Amino acid sequence: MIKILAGLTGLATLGLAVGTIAGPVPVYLPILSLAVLLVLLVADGVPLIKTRVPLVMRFLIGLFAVSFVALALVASANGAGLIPETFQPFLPQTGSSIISAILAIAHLAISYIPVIRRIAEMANPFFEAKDRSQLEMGIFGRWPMSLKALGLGLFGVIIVLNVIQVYLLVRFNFWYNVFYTALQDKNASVFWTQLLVFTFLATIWIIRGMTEAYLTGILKLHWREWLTERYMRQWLSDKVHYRLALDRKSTDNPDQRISEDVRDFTDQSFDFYINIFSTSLNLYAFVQILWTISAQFPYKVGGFDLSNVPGYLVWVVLAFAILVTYITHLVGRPLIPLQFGRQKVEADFRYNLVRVRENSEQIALLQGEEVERVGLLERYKAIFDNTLSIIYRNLKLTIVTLGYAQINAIFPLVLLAPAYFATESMKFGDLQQTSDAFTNVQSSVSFFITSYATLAVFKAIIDRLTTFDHAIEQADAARNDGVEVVPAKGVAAISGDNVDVRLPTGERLLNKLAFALRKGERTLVTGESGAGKTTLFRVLAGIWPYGKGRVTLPRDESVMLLPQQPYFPLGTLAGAMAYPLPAGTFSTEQFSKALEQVGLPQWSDKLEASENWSSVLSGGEKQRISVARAILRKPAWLLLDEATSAMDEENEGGLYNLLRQALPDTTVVSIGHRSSLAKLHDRRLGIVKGDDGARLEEMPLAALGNV
Ligand SMILES: Nc1ncnc2c1ncn2[C@@H]1O[C@H](COP(=O)(O)OP(=O)(O)OP(=O)(O)O)[C@@H](O)[C@H]1O
Repeated sequence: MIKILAGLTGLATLGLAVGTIAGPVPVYLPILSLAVLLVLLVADGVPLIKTRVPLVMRFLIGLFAVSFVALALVASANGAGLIPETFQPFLPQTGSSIISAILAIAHLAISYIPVIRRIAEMANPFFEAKDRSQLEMGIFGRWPMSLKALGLGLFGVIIVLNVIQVYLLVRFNFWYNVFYTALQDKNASVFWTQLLVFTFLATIWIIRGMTEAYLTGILKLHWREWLTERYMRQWLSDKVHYRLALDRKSTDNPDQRISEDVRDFTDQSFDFYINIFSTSLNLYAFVQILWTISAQFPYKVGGFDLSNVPGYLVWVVLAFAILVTYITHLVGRPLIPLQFGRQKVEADFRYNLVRVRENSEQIALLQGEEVERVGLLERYKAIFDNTLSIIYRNLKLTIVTLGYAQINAIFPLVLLAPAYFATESMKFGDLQQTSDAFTNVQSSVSFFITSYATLAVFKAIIDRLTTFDHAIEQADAARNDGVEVVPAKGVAAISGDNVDVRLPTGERLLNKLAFALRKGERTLVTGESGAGKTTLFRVLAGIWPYGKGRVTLPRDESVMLLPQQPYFPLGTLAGAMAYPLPAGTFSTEQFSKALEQVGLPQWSDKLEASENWSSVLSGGEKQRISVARAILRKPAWLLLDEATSAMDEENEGGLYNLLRQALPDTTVVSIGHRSSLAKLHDRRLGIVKGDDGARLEEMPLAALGNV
């Protein structure tokens, strides 16, 4: 696309050059056209600068290139006298084509600023996404289109709406002049006509504002949805979330990154760009107006006429704006670290409240409420201190901003008063118009000076997302780390060879294990606390990323692991029993029968009830339901990691017998400590701690004491 644009710009350059030689086209137009052509080529990646500018920036550069070519052609046609008198009032200002070219060049330049490039790169995948989507247009229905078309389309329209906004501001500025001069001259007819003009401009202003607010909201909504979905997919695929959690150094709070950071990124990066864009345009337009006004009115200081200095008002306003903004910055600067600190203390407080909620039973049993209350108050104290500092700082800032607002209301008038009183031709409207232009330039300049602070806050969000991206990449790349787990044809055992297991710290936990868990043979794994039994099961399940060696599994045979503390998702009991399969996989009869088999027939009535089952069910009930899951799933291999520890020996024996009857083809491998387990197994493997990691040894079942 950009190549076609470059071709068209090349043609336009030639045409403009011919026009210049022939006379009617000013010489700067073909020069600017050539510059725009070069910008397009560089953005697209010419041989010397191979990297292409990110799509979002290319799109904007393309947009400005198109507007430059169109405006330059119109200006040239006008120069050649081809545009009739009737259309003259509608022609864009002479400077419009220059500003388009400057914007194209400026966008190429800023796309090499690291933070801007990073934002654009992060935005890129969304604006390149081919996924189908629908643009929600209220009463105009839903329009199906690709995400790329939706993103770029809305972005383009919002840019145009911002150009219209600046255009309207300029129109209002001229309107001030005519309106106030009519008041001064007591010219009623102009006054009433100008009121009509005002109504017209104000109506467009409101419609434009509404449209922009709506389209911006929709664009951000789709962008956030897409980014959230992408992060969730990456986080939950290939057990990335588990490896991230194991490697705590790399990234904290993935939940916060996927929810708040993504929201802030999509929200703020868009606003940030649009603000910079419209402020630059605003600055350009009003500097032009002030420049023109400066030349119109003599301003004598002593014997010297200031209007001899080109654009003297522009220099005054720039000096004034820089001074005021600098003072604001000095007073307001400490707010930045305070706002940063605020995020942290608020998050700490919230996290501690959630911990109390999640552990409320333990806290109630241990009567720990007082300690918790004191701890929470301490956390809150940090919020209190931080907020107090913010209040004091804001107080100082308010003195500056309110004082400045008051000064600003009259400063331009005071500044211009001597010229106004001394110059007959200067009207009240001129004064109003100048004052308005003054305020516009001033606020644009201060926006640029203060936006570095926004950039600092914004950079923190980008950093958090970037480190998250890297952590996800690393965790994804580590997918094949650790012991290799290989499904093999024609084997009848889960066997390990030279299996070396390590902790995340690199320390060796299990040393060169060699074992075979034979099909149909009930094996009990024992070992003292912390010896590495659970970790051995993690290795067999293929999720432990630290270590090396090889485990072979019979191909096409499912392995299911029941932990000591089963996980229950929020939702119905049927959903929890079928997890991770959909509840509809099994019939109500199957669920009820499984519940009856594990000794919980009374829960059959509650199959469709939605509860937080983790806190509703007792420890023993949870373990029974976990066994019911296995009965429903009928795995070829069932690894029980102290999965019946909450039951007494008799009930535990009952469940083992049930498993034997209900799942006759399933091979059970258990971890356990109790001596009563001996009679429920055929063989025992003991993990014995050593100096350089533990070893796995064959042990007699009869010798099983309470390990
Ligand atoms: N994510 C982890 N990070 C650091 N160390 C870990 C991690 N997971 C386990 N460990 C350590 O590995 C060792 C073995 O843990 P594992 O849970 O496998 O022991 P276990 O034999 O099952 O113990 P228990 O009988 O008490 O359940 C322990 O010292 C534990 O602290």
